[in-house]
Amino acid sequence: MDCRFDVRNDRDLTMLVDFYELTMGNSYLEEGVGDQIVYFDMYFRRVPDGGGYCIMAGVDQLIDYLKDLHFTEDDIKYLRSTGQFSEKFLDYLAHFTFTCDVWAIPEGYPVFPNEPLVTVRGPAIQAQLLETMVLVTINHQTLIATKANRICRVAGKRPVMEFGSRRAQGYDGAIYGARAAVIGGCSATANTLAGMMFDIPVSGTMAHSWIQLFDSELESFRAWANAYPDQCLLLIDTYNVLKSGLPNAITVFRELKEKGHKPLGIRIDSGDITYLTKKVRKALDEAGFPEAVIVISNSLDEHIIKDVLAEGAQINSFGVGERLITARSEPVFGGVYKMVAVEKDGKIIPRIKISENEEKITNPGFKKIYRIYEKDADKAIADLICDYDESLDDSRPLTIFDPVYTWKKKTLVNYKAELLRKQIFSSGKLCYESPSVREIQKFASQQVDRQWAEVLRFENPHNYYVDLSRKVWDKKHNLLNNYSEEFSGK
Ligand SMILES: Nc1ncnc2c1ncn2[C@@H]1O[C@H](COP(=O)(O)OP(=O)(O)OP(=O)(O)O)[C@@H](O)[C@H]1O
Ligand SMILES: O=P(O)(O)OC[C@H]1O[C@H](OP(=O)(O)OP(=O)(O)O)[C@H](O)[C@@H]1O
Ligand SMILES: O=C(O)c1cccnc1
Repeated sequence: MDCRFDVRNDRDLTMLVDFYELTMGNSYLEEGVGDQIVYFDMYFRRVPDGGGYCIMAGVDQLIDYLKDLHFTEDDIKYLRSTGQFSEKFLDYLAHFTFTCDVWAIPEGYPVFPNEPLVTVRGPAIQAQLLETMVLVTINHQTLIATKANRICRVAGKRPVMEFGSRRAQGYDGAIYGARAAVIGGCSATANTLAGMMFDIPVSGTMAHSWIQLFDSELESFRAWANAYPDQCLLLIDTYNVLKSGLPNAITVFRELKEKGHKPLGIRIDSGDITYLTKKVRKALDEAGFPEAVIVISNSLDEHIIKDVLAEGAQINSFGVGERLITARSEPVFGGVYKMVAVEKDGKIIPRIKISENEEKITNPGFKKIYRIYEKDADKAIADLICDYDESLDDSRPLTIFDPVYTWKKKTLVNYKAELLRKQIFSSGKLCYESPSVREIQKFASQQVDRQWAEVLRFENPHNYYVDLSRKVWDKKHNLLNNYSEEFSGK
């Protein structure tokens, strides 16, 4: 049953564009090139936190935006008031119909630098107009899904709850961050609106204020046990974990047990995690509550979780907030949106952006991506960016090479190749059905399992190969050589 509630299309984000996308649109129209078909690629250059891969997220919100692109009378009135646009352009916007083709890597896939996560093909005015929304949507959710995946990976089988809304960067940071966190592997979110919007599990414990409201901690625990006898999880660090919270929790757990209920456990939100959880585990076990869980929270991230688990901390699950929802260790996901081709007389002409900085040179042309797996192990070896009209025959040997250090090569024999991207819009019409967030989470976990351990490593992961087919490489170098010759005499 799809129980997603449609509370997301209640605002119009059409105007969430950088102003230059409109001024360029105005000028494209004036120059008579507004309808020229162009191609843009969205890609990123570096995995945050020195990681080996990112988790693709945000496609469903991009779809929501693209489905409903239209300019209202107020939008037109406002744009007219800036004095920057011709009436012809304003009229174009007033009658705007989205007609682009869009391809994207489905949410949940591990993705790597320099491969086009999204490609837009369409009239120059339209394709240009999408730059900001493609970037803000995919950059944000991919960043948070990636961070969540790091955190969940160190937590292993222990569930991680997303607790970050209060410290997120604004409402959307909280809502879509919660969605991305679940895609990355969080078991639940404390964000109730996100739960309602995306049909993702919501959960929570209690705040210190619950305990403070009562005259004694014991009284507050009893009241909670009364309200939630079968889900009684008590926060035990308001006054003193070992001398007050823990003994009071055990008293209340015994009372619950006598009444035939099974207490859930405790949460600790301060103090030395390793020391306290060992003591608490021992006391709960000795009191006859070996199944009572220990939940830990308080400025956690993958590094702290890894350290305390290595020290033998006794933890069943984690609540992780600020460092996850803000991707605090590296809060910028540097995805970019670059023009890669134009169409003239039905032919696709590659375009390139050149830079002294090699990593800033774009990969020209309209392309497709194959993910290549070692057949027996079912593990990914490389992504191969091919020209749109190439197809890989994975029954034949394939030599792939590093696009910069071209002498580094590999000849693959026992491999299989899968196309990575799906078309999500065809001539402006939606042609893709997004999976549910729960399905995406499961898919992400399966796809991460198809990566070699070297790529998953936290420190110095293996640099996953994102190579260019010979045809794409030749196209790129022909363009580079042409420009180099053009500039050599200057
Ligand atoms: N991008 C690539 N595509 C195909 N084969 C590659 C690529 N990079 C390296 N190789 C080949 O993989 C093998 C391992 O290469 P190498 O030992 O240089 O490590 P590496 O993968 O380049 O990474 P690093 O140098 O960071 O350890 C070599 O046979 C090399 O030629
Ligand atoms: O630390 P985070 O990873 O963001 O996890 C969420 C935090 O939010 C709550 O704290 P609260 O807002 O009550 O403030 P506190 O720091 O005083 O506990 C909760 O008790 C956690 O400590
Ligand atoms: O449910 C909780 O325990 C919770 C939720 C958000 C932030 N801190 C704690």
